[in-house]
Amino acid sequence: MDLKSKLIALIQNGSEIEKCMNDLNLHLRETFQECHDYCFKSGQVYEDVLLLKIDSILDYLHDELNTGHWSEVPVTTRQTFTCVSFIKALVIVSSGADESVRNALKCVDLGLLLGAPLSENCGLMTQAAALFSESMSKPSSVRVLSKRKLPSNLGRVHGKEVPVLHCPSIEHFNENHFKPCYPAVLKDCISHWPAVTKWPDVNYLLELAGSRTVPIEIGSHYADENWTQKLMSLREFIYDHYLDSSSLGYLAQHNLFDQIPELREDIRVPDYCALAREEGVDPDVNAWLGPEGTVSPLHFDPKDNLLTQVYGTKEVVLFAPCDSERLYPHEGSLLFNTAQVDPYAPDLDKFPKYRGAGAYKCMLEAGDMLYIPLRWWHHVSALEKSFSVSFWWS
Ligand SMILES: O=C(O)CCC(=O)C(=O)O
Ligand SMILES: [Fe+2]
Repeated sequence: MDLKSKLIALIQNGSEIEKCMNDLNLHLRETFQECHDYCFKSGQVYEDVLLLKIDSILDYLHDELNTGHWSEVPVTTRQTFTCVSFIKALVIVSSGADESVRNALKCVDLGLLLGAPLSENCGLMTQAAALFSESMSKPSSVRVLSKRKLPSNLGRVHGKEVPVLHCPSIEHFNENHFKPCYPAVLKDCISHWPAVTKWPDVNYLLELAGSRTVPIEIGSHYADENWTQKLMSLREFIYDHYLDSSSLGYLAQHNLFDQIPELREDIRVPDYCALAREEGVDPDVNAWLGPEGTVSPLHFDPKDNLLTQVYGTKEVVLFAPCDSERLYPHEGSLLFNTAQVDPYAPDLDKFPKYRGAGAYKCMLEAGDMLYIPLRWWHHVSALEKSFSVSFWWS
C-alpha cells in the first residue's frame, strides 16, 4: 500500500471530516470540498493550486484560533483545523514532491499542536505522524560531548532544606505533605520507568522523534523582554540549543506525550496522583527538556505538581503561598503568577518586604521527584542537561 492509501485507511468515519466543513463559511466550504474530493476521488488538479487554497483555509482558522483567550476557542474550530491539516498532509503526500513526507509530518504536527482530537477519529493525527516518521530515513548518531555541570548557587539563598523521603507510602505522603500542602523531595520512585534508561541517550529521542515539530522557548527565561517562542523540529532544537548550550533554548511545559504517544509508554503516572482535593482528574503531563542553564523564574501554578527528574540536576527555591505579598507578583493579568523578586539576588531597596519571606530549597537529582503543593512559588534552574516530566493534578 502506498502512503496515501495508508493514510486514508486510518480514517474510521469519513463523515466526521465532512461535518467539520460546516464550521467554515460558504466560500471556504466550497474550497475545502474541492480539496476533499481531490483526496478521496482523485482528479486532474494541480496540487500547488490546491495547497494555496488549503493554506487560505488554515490562515482563516489560525485567525479564529488566535482571537480571544485560548481556552475560549470552540473545540469545533480546533477540530476543523485538525481536519484541514490532515487533508493538507494528504495533498502533500500525493504530490510526491521532494521532502513531501517531512512537510506532511510538519503539517500533521501543527494540527496536533493547535487542533483538537476528533471525536470518532481520535487517533488520526498521532497515527498519521507515526506513519510518516516510520517512512523517513533514520539519522546517524551523535555523541554528547559537553557534560558540563554548572556550580550550584543555592548557598546564596537563606532558607530551610525541603525534607527528603525515600519512596514514602501514599498514607504518609497524604498526611504529612499532600493534605497540609508541604513540599518534599521523593527519592527512588521512578527506577521502574523505561525513560530512566532510554532517555539519557539523546539518539533515542532523535530516532524516535527527531523530525517532529515542537515549541521551543528562546531566551534566558519567560519573563525576560527578549524571550520568544519558536516552532522547530526536535532535531534542530537538539543540535542548535541542547548540544550547543551557548544559545539558550528550552522545550518547556509541552505535552509531548499526547503528541508522541510512544514516549508516554516510557513513563508512569505516580501513584500519589490518585490523591485528590476535589474530584480526581487525569494529571496534565508536561515535558521539560533543556541544556544546562535554563531558568524558570519564581512563579506559582494552580495545581499540585510532582516535578520528576528523569536525568540531570536542577536546583529549586520555594516559598509558601502566605509569602506572596513579600515576593511582589507582577501587576497585570499576564504575569500575575510570576514574582518580580529574584531570590538569588533580591533588590531589597526595591522589594523590602522580601526580608520577611521564608525560602525552602532543594537539589533535584536524576531519579528524584519534587512535590510542589498548589500555589507554592518555585524557581527552577538546571545545572546540567536535563529532562523533567511534571504531573499537575489536584
Ligand atoms: O523545570 C522547570 O524549569 C520548571 C517546572 C515548573 O515550573 C513546573 O513543573 O510547574
Ligand atoms: Fe511551575
